[in-house]
Amino acid sequence: MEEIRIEDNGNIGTIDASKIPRFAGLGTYARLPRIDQVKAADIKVVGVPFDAGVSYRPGARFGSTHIRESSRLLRPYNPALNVSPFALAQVADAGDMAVNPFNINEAIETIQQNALDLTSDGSTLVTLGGDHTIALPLLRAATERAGAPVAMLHFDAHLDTWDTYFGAEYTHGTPFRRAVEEGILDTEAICHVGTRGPLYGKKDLEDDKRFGFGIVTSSDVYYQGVREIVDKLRDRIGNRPLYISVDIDVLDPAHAPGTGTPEAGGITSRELLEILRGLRGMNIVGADIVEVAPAYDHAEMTGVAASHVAYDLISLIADKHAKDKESNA
Ligand SMILES: N=C(N)NCCCC(=O)O
Ligand SMILES: [Zn+2]
Ligand SMILES: [Zn+2]
Repeated sequence: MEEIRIEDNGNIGTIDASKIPRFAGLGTYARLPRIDQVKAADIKVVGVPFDAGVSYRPGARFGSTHIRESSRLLRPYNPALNVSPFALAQVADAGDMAVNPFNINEAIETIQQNALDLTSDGSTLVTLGGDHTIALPLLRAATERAGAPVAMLHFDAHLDTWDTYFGAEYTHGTPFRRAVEEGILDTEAICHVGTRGPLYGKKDLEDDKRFGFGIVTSSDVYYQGVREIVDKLRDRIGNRPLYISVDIDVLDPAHAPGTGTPEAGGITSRELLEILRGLRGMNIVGADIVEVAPAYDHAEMTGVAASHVAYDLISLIADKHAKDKESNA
């Protein structure tokens, strides 16, 4: 079947939903072109179907496919930011990384190498997980490309700065402790957002603080509101190269039931999207959306939330890309 696509500003966009029903055909993210269908891409969406690092419910290996399937209804214009992301930048779907499901260390190496290969042309990655283990190799690659440790905003119910599980160092609860130990984060500018739920002990918070993390809890979002929080985050991070990691369990299970370690009392998808939109103009060098586990999802609720998070992140990156291009011209 021929793919009839929207082309805008010289960029190849989504399949035209007024010509080909959005529920027809093979699914890429937002029905964007595959990487081999474009000459070059400014932003690449890539899947990492890996969940060998989980401590509770498995299934995030199916997350990338589920987010793509849940992204068929996305449209080309983002009114919240007044941008048409797929016209401002060439966005393409780079498919999934082929990652060893039986060997975590090898998987981490593969993800890091694939992320470096995909960004060798200067493009920016938006990665669909997978469990949170994958953030470590993605951060390593982002730091290597940025040429310096990156700032990070980490949206999550959990700190993910624990040390080990059953003696294992590389798990979905430990990526950011490893990242600090490896010196790949700019510890002047790292913050968790949406944190909540029971911990193993007070020491978890003491360790986390010692590593340099700021914390905006889920309750802070409720009591302080989105605007105040956005101001604080922007102040803390400024124009540093910024990596954004979104664990979908940052959302309340009412908004995102399809995840492996759900915690009550989370933020809403509206709050998450509004905080992200508040980051407009910041120097985002990479992003991931992880921990979508479709087996526990209903009616694509979690998939839709994740696909919209990716859409707003792509909108921010595309907007910045277009402005940088304009000011360099
Ligand atoms: N990264 C996510 N989603 N969860 C970490 C939970 C670690 C634990 O079982 O304590
Ligand atoms: Zn989490
Ligand atoms: Zn996490």
